[in-house]
Amino acid sequence: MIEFRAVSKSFSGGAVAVEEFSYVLPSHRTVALVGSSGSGKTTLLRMVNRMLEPGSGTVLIDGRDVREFNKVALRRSIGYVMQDGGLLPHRTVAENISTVPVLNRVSRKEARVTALELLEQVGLDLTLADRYPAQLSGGQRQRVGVARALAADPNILLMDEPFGAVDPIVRRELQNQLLALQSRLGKTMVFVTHDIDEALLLGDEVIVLRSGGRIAQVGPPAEILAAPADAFVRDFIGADRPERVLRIVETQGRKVVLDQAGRPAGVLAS
Ligand SMILES: Nc1ncnc2c1ncn2[C@@H]1O[C@H](COP(=O)(O)OP(=O)(O)OP(=O)(O)O)[C@@H](O)[C@H]1O
Repeated sequence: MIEFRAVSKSFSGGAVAVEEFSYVLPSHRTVALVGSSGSGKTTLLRMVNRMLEPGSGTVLIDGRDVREFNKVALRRSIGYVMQDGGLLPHRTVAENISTVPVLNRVSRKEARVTALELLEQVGLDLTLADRYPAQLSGGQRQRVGVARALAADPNILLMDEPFGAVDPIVRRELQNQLLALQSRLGKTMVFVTHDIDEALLLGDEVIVLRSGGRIAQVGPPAEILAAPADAFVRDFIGADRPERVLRIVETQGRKVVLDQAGRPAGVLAS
């Protein structure tokens, strides 16, 4: 469980990036933080693993203030995937995936075995293990980024626009694979995106942010789609857009959620 308690953060010379953000993110679930550019998503994410410290307020993991943890140990214990994959260019794929385990004193041999297993889990061919990041496609790099984040078997996975830089078809593949992976692994995942469809697809809960990290609405995807809190959310989700990942139809007095292929994904509680 990750808890934000009245967290604020300003940067010198800038506006307030996050203002009094409070929310409890449940364990073993995916929470998607969605908002337009500059709404404070990355700032919130980075306060979880102490890449940034709040100006005021507290971030807690399982009830413990993150400031009580050793910063380096905390960062290593949390998986983090960045938009560009964040791979080290002069290390091979297997070495990149093994980085944190080796820092944690796992033997190189053992770390390589785990790296190969992870390559398989993220759907990559094992022959890629000894390539360098520049020899991979964008989508492959992102998969390696996910494998690397999983290498130390973290409970928490922070994902910052991980699929932002790949084309829509590959992006969809990566999203589906992440869904499959998450249904097996059940990590506590925070997924940052500015793409509402991605947030609705991946999030068990979606937090729609206005600027300053202020919460416009929070809830399961179907609820946000069915009842946008206000004009801002309505506009953000493109409520009137015909083609979207999830949509709602009324049938026999019930509100049924359909996925993109028109298959029922659930019924809304009335
Ligand atoms: N290191 C920094 N120094 C100064 N201002 C910053 C810094 N980092 C972020 N900001 C500002 O804080 C605000 C929130 O930024 P943040 O990166 O958290 O937003 P975001 O929602 O993740 O945006 P994006 O989708 O563009 O990544 C923005 O106004 C940004 O310019």
